[in-house]
This record gives sequence, C-alpha cells and structure tokens, in this order.
Amino acid sequence: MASVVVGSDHGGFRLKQVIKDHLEKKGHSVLDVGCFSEESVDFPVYASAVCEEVLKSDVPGILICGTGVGMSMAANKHHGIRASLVGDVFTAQATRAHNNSNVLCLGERVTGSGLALMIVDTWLDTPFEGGRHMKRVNMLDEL
Ligand SMILES: O=C(CO)[C@H](O)[C@H](O)[C@H](O)COP(=O)(O)O
Repeated sequence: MASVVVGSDHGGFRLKQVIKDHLEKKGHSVLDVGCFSEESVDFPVYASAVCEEVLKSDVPGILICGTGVGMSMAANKHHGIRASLVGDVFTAQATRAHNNSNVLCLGERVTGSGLALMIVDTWLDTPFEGGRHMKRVNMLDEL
C-alpha cells in the first residue's frame, strides 16, 4: 500500500518528479495518479484522483499545479479533505499540528524545489496536536 499519494497537472509535473524521487529515496511508497507528461491537462481531474485515494486509504496526499491555488480549491470541495496551500516551512508545520491537513498543495511556478522539499518533509513529519484543535477540525469537517 502507498504511504503517500501524489498528483499534478502539467504546471506541477516537474516538481512532482523531484518530490517523488526524494520521497522514494527516503523509503516512501509513492502512488502517482498522474499526469505523466508536460502536455496540457485539467487540474481538477488530478485533484479528485488524489482526494479519493486520501479518503479511501487514509494516506497523506500531495497536489502540485502552477500556483497550487487551483489544486487547493478543487481539493477542498471534497468532504473530509483539509487541503493546505503552503509556501513556507512554518505553515507546513502549523497546518499539520493545528489543522490536521491531509492534502498538501504546492505551486511549481512559485516555490523552488529546495524549499518545496523542506515543506514536504516538515508537513509529513509533523503530527496533529489534537487538544483544542480537535473541535475546530471537527467543525471544519461539518461545514
Ligand atoms: O490552476 C492553476 C492556477 O490556480 C494552476 O496553476 C494551473 O497549473 C495553471 O492555471 C495552468 O496554466 P496553463 O497556462 O494552462 O499552463
């Protein structure tokens, strides 16, 4: 079974390859739902494919497009998905610890690959704190 599921459109394809290589070197089993080239595609297709796998298998998901915005908009339409568009390490940590984020969105045209890998590692390695945040996460899921 995969430990991380990833997806991108053409605007995030190259960064997805970098992230996949990085995670596989660290021992993760990565499920890539596409896209599989830089040919122009529509990001909602891949956002939904990742979110369905996250909801089915309870694994973290990573979505990449040009800005990360379209992917986060599409992902957050899925009930039970808490997708976070992240461009810094502080937010990567906080959105796991406080929001129990289950999908990370990145923008290849915005965030360099070095920073993106730090964000991915921080996001995956940070546990949810629970406590006062649990009620808020439950409220989010009830919206
Ligand atoms: O949806 C997006 C913006 O929120 C993504 O960044 C897409 O990757 C982007 O819109 C694709 O643009 P393109 O001009 O079709 O490559």
